[in-house]
Amino acid sequence: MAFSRAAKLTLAALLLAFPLLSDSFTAYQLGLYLLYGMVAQGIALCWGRAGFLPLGQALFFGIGAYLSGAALKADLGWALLIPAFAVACLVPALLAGLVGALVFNRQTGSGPYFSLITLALSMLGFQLANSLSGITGGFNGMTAIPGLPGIDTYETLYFVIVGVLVVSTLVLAHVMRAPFGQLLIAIRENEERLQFFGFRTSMLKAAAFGISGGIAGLAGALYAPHQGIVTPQAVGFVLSAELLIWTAVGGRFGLIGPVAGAVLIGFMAAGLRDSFRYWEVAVALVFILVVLKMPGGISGLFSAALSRFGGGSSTRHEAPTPQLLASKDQRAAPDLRFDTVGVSMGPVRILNGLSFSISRTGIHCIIGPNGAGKTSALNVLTGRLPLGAGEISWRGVSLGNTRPFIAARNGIGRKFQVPSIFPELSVRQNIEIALWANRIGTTEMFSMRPYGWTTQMLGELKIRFPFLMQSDKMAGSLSVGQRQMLDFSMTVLAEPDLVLLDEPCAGLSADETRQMIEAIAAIAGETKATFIIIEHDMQVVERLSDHVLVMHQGALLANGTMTEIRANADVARVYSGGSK
Ligand SMILES: Nc1ncnc2c1ncn2[C@@H]1O[C@H](COP(=O)(O)OP(=O)(O)OP(=O)(O)O)[C@@H](O)[C@H]1O
Repeated sequence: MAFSRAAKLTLAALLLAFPLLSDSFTAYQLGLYLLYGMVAQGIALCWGRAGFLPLGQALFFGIGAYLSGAALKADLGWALLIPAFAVACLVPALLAGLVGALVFNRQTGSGPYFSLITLALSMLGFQLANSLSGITGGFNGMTAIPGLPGIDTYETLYFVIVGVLVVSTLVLAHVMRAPFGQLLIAIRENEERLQFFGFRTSMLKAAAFGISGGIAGLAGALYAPHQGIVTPQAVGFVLSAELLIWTAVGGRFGLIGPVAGAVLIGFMAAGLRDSFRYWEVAVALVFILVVLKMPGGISGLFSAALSRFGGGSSTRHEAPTPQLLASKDQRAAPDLRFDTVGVSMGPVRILNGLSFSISRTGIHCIIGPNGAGKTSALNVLTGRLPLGAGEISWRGVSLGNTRPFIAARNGIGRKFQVPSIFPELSVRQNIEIALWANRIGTTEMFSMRPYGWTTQMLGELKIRFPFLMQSDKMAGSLSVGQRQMLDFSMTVLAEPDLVLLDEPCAGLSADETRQMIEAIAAIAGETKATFIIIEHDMQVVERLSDHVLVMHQGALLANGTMTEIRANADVARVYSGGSK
């Protein structure tokens, strides 16, 4: 959620002045809710920003709490306590990052698989905390944890918590504003498209989860001296579920909302607990109401601009050259080979011994009747369909059973039949992501500089497709034709060496089709990339193709120039409804 700078400073000032405006016990309570709010901010990074739901976040909070509790009980003094706190933050961060990497690498989607594993881990953590009584104190918990040296738990610890919250909020705000945060939204919006730009999305999600685990560990590290006791409940499912509720109610799309949710429900529960027997029912009802009626939570009510953030560097500079898995010489020589490729889905044979090779740049059109296997050929080339038999190689590299991000890193770019963009991001943000493809490094993902990247081709595309200059327009509000053009522009802006376009003129008006044909011809001429275009419209094929491949029933029927194809009797028979 977009709060103004003045509103944020006022909030920080109010938090600091709170003990003066209230009594020290209420400030002490608020300190606890702020710690929970920190954990909820991490959940918002994963859930609201990247779209995957961690169900067991208390695990990382509890680990941080136990580690810091043990360090405090060992009476280490500040010199050793600070590294111990760093460990209490790093261990949960690494554990979360590792879990994320393992789970997301196996299962690309962000669905229930990941959520259920995090839930199971939290339950496992609860069992371990109960049974490892020699370390954790078991069911009774780790007790008699002293406060931070020289800091009074009821008077001054509150200010430490506010300071840590402000710093962690600033760090998270930077992470969200930086390209990394924009890529997380892109994952939420269209993860597969991002992979076709060469991003290993499983690692981006694992990194986000790692950051959220570290923040939870840090909050846990302060929870131990704040409470003086850490019980298995601190790692358990009940707290994990409460953290989710606070995040949802406060607002999962920003950083202030989750803290507000934790504080509001925390005080509400504290007030109702003694006077109203069914207070948990009240909290559950609020949660249901928010989920059904206010997806942006309470903070979402104050601003509709949930996804407007960051970016927009005013100084433009040339984007670096894409870093592909190929040498300069290899990049200059296209060499695509399909050798008796077979793909089946159950009893359905989709590709049936497809063989062809392309070793010249230029525009190669694939034509064929519906269901011939044209899209499937591109799918198996880019790792979207599993290779059943045969061999596929690109510049000598075997691409059998590849993954989309690896195909992209090998210089293969793809535009889908149905335009595939990031609808909740603006036109500018969509273009930025395409410009980052194969160019942005890990450290650059956390700097603002890549927002200023531009290329000569972008300038040309803006002249050809003027709507690209409406940079703040949401991509989801573009017409079908404009989406096709945006998708095409994004594909070529990544500067792949092999450009795969699946029916780029589908859904375009006659005028738009002309614009698209001219753009493809111009870009193909300038970039020296190899274009493979699937097309049904013979006028488009006639205008663009240097070479035509005809597919029928999952195999190659013919190939040659358009004139040769027109004269081919087999092709004529297939197109007139017969079979070869
Ligand atoms: N994942 C899949 N599972 C099952 N069948 C599939 C799958 N993908 C494609 N097919 C089937 O394989 C055949 C070829 O489909 P494909 O989309 O490649 O054809 P196409 O030549 O691109 O057709 P069109 O021109 O209509 O887009 C179709 O019968 C399709 O239903």
